[in-house]
Amino acid sequence: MTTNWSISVPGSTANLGPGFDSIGLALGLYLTLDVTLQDHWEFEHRSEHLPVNVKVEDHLVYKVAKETAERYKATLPSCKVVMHSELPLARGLGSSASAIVAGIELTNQVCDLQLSIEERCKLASKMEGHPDNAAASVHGGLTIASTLPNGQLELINARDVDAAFAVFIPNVELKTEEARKILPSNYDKAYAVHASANANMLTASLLIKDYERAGKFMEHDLFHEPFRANLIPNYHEIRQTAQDAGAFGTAISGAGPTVISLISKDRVDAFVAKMKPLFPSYDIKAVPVDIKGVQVTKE
Ligand SMILES: Nc1ncnc2c1ncn2[C@@H]1O[C@H](COP(=O)(O)OP(=O)(O)OP(=O)(O)O)[C@@H](O)[C@H]1O
Ligand SMILES: N[C@@H](CCO)C(=O)O
Repeated sequence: MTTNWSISVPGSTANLGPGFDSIGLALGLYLTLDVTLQDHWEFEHRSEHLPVNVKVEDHLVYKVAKETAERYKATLPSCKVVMHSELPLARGLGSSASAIVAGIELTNQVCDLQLSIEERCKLASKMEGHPDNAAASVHGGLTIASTLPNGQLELINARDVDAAFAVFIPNVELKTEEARKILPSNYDKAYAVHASANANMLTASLLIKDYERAGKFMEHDLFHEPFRANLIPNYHEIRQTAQDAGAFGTAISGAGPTVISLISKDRVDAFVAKMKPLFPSYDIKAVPVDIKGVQVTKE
């Protein structure tokens, strides 16, 4: 019988500008969990990018695992969970969504629930509150999702993204909760129609791989970026400098404060080399698109 599982979950970027709470893209930066059955719960964090001094009962992975077991009327056995993360916390790279996806997968494996990918995605999106980061972490690639009035999550998953991305990660945190509080609760009709049209053009451009046009619409969000710009250090400077250096477009990654540029694959390394000395306090790197989503290996 299997008693060891290794769970790997990609981080993600959400929105890509106007795809607010709907578009996600899985990135090749990972949260990994090595799970072993034992007689009590224990979390061991082997990375600086994980919360410190968290009691088991307050640990997001444990809370999600327990809630998942309760939902499917399963008994969750005690586990030792060794965690590594390449996803800095509260930076807009989907750390909490990856932890939610990992917690669901942990229970799926140790309780042998055999949940379908659709069920895991729906549950993760519900727990996260929106289906952008969570859907990308489950499926990999580009995800475009929305919920029908009956609660059904509908999703389109495109894995053949033929462009590159570079992230500018600042050395400051921004809690998603804070970055959501600042948004208006209502939008004027004409404004909302324009915002929605921009999102449609972003989505269509991504799906037909017209990345130059996708980049233009990444920079024309009306749903959240105008209200969050002041929370993002060097927002305008990075966008302009990135554009001058050949990026198709630059947007806030999720709720920020990281920003992400879309650029052609053949230019991304030179782009990163050019940006590093201009924004020395940032961790700037090319990040591959993950196309596998959550993965499990058993021993
Ligand atoms: N890898 C993780 N393991 C355990 N808990 C996590 C992990 N990532 C995030 N959390 C918890 O989730 C909560 C929200 O985290 P955080 O602020 O990083 O997420 P977020 O605001 O959704 O941002 P982002 O999506 O940018 O990572 C915090 O309580 C944090 O401790
Ligand atoms: N779509 C979300 C992503 C962060 O969870 C937002 O922009 O607030």
